[in-house]
Amino acid sequence: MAEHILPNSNLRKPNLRELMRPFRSLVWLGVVLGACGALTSLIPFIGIVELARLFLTPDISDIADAIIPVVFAIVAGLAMGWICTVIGLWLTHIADQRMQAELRRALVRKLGQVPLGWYSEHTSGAVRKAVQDDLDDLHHMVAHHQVELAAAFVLPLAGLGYLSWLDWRLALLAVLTLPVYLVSYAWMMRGFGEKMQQLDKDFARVSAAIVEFVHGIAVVKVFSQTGRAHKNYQQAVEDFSRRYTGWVTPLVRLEAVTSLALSVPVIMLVSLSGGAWLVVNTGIQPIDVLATTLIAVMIPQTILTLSQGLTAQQKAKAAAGRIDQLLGVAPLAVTSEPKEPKGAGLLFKQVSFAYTQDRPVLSDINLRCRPGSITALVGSSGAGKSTLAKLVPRFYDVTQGAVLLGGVDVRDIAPDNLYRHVGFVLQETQLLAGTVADNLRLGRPDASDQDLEDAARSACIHEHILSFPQGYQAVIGKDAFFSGGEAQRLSIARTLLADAPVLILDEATAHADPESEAQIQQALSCLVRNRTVLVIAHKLHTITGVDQIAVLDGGRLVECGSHRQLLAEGKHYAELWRLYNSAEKNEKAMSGEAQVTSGVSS
Ligand SMILES: Nc1ncnc2c1ncn2[C@@H]1O[C@H](COP(=O)(O)OP(=O)(O)OP(=O)(O)O)[C@@H](O)[C@H]1O
Repeated sequence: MAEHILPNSNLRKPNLRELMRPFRSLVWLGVVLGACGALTSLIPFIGIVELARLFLTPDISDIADAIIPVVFAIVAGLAMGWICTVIGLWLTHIADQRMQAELRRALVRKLGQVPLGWYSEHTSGAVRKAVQDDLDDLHHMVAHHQVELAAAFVLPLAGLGYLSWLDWRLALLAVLTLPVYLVSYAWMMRGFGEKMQQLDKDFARVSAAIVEFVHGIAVVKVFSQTGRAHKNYQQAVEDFSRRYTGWVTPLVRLEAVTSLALSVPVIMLVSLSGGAWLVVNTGIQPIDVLATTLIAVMIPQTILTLSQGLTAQQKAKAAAGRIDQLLGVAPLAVTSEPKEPKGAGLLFKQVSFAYTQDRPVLSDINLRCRPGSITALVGSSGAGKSTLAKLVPRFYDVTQGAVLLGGVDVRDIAPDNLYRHVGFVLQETQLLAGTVADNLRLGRPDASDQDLEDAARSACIHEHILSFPQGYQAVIGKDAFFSGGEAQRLSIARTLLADAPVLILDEATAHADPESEAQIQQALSCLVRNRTVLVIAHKLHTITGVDQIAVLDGGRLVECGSHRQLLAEGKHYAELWRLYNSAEKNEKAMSGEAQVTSGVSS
């Protein structure tokens, strides 16, 4: 790779922690206010104890004068506690919203920068999950968890501090049932993270089974396999619910025991009976036992709030991991000194490539495609044809060697410029939501209506477009419908308009019937004129006239020449040709047989 290739500008690999940094002070302020709120909410409890103390004091001359400041302190404590908590949560929610907006921008930026090959490996569902669902899951982590955590520590600690100030034995009494809860809780939480991950995976299987069912519904019905598809879904649901039940049942039992340990009557019973013993045996004031009981009842509430948020917090952590992973995907490297290709010739120079380090897919490929020539890539399935073609528009970058376009390494051409030079027509045609005209103009937004019509005529799709009442303004999927072959011709018209000098064709007629294939071939013959074309071919009869045929086998270029030359050599290509023709013959014989059978039956 050239020295000056840089990761895309402003593309330091951001991570979640780094993106959260600007909002951290806001979160901290929220946490401090949350802690203050928790601290001040202790005041009413202390006030109630002091009120009780006043009522029980026999020699107060004016009780009203004495209780007014205490009542005032209780009300002020309540109000302050509420205000601090609300403002604290308001700040963390603001931080969350700002961070989400920033993260969304960063993720969308990242999606625009990852190599195109990344999209071949990730489903749209996975991308949507990262950009939408995972961001939603982060909400608890930023907006709630830390405030709740602060309150769960501050309030019990302050309460215990107050009780210790009264008498250390009271503090001990207040937390007497807590160890039961903590030990059971620690037991419940063993392996919680892994179990959640497993449940996540099981749930993903349920989702995949639904998607498979919906996507394949036509095939499933045609083959009367609705029952089987239902069975897959049911199996996934049953596995999920079995695992969930197995995990959750002991937890529910344990939770019942622990909730009992923290329930108000049990805590009051322990505090009051322990308190009574202390009053009798140590001389502690009965009123201080009231303080213990109030604080002891209050402590579990904060802990329960925290534990109830634990699942949300675990989900948020998993989501944060996935977001971090997406943010960490290496962007397509771009050059700081872009060069302009000179011409439309292609050269693969000692090209090697591997998707994973341990398994080379292409090895030392040397292939020249002269400007304006057509090169067909042939070879058995898995030989590496698509991978080699994808190196030209940089779906992936070579591991070794270089791909040169117009004498310039494709990595030295600015990506936008590269896409202007290299067009591709893939087997799976993608039509976007919008009008026919919008779809055609994708490659050239300023194309005139006449340009659109010329391209559509050349691609043999003009007549079909005119069959819609709205013509070129028909909305695809609403007013306009295209069969596979028609969509293929529309995408050829779109590529014609884009007018890229180099074309990658991934067997555009692979799934077409003979009539449609003839029309696509006609459209293609227009498209390939005066362009450098690299075509991945499976139907060998369509490429007998091309300038050169490159034969790949096991990731190596084993032969290159014209159809005649390669047949004369009698090696790999000759064998492929023989196999192809006998397969074609068999297919024809079978379809002939089918026609005869249908003739007889009618
Ligand atoms: N995204 C990927 N990650 C890992 N391996 C891959 C990936 N895409 C393809 N491969 C592997 O690389 C090898 C070459 O695949 P490629 O699709 O280039 O072959 P092909 O000759 O085009 O095959 P076909 O004619 O069946 O389309 C295969 O072994 C394939 O399993």
